[in-house]
Amino acid sequence: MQKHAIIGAGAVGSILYYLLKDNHEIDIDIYAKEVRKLYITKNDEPIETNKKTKILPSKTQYDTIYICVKATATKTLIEDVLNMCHDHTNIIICQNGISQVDLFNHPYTYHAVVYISGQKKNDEVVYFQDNTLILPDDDKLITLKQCTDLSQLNIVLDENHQEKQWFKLLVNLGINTITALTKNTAQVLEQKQIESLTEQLLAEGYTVARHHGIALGEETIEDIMAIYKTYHPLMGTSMYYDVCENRLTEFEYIQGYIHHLASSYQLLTPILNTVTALLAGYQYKRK
Ligand SMILES: NC(=O)C1=CN([C@@H]2O[C@H](COP(=O)(O)OP(=O)(O)OC[C@H]3O[C@@H](n4cnc5c(N)ncnc54)[C@H](OP(=O)(O)O)[C@@H]3O)[C@@H](O)[C@H]2O)C=CC1
Ligand SMILES: CC(C)(CO)C(=O)C(=O)O
Repeated sequence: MQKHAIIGAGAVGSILYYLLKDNHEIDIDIYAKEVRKLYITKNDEPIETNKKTKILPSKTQYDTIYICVKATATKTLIEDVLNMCHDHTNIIICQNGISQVDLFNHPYTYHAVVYISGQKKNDEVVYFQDNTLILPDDDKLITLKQCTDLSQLNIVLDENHQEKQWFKLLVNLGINTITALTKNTAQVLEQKQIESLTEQLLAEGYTVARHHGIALGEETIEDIMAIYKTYHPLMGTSMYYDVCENRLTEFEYIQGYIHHLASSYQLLTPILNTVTALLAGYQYKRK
């Protein structure tokens, strides 16, 4: 029996629990800021979990720990997470944006490229779509993959993990920026002006990636625009939910990071500069 911990019972953490829960080879604890019951819905139907969250700190040690808090909250958890590790624990950081693996002084720490879509509103999580985590093709992760293959969670071990990470960074650069700044859901791409703006923003992000030595294929922008077409028109993004709830966003880990690289390579990225400034302005002096 494997022991897994999910830290953060928000959208991704709760959905991860739901995807793993039917595998009886895994014993799962899920940690939130307070003790409460998980409440998840999919297609307007409630999913009965009967699962109660736990709170940190914990003295239990786990074989796998999934970190599902926002990138902005990672630093506050490092000590608690390391205290829950044994020598062979896998720490899987399930976040968007630049990898925070280096924050953890633990050899088996990995950044997962997350293809799961959901929203936490009050204490309810709505599960929209997708069930995949992409991890590096590392022998250490084979047991985890085999064990999760018996569940609804799809773990892919990919030898081009860095490219996959950048591809997802660009996915988020496009749709998270546009939905957050328009305060509209994926349907906003139906508007031609917005579609064209998104393509131009992606083109700038693609240029930055290429300058940074990331071998993304020539069809990247087309492929990303095709992914957006699979989104339900009323689906938002994690950044859209953040601005709708007046919360701080993860822009420093997504747009801010790409913008920083663009500046360091002295690239002309007018749209990226504008959206990054607007997102920085959104949270200026906001708590
Ligand atoms: N939502 C989505 O569709 C997707 C999100 N992602 C990425 O996944 C990551 C998680 O996002 P998401 O699930 O949307 O975020 P949420 O805000 O829905 O969930 C984060 C959860 O972490 C909890 N949390 C924060 N600090 C602690 C702590 N110290 N102890 C326990 N729990 C804590 C928060 O509690 P509280 O609610 O009380 O603040 C919240 O429930 C982000 O990097 C995001 O970009 C990636 C793909 C899709
Ligand atoms: C765009 C999406 C839903 C892709 O999984 C995402 O990563 C997010 O909401 O931040």
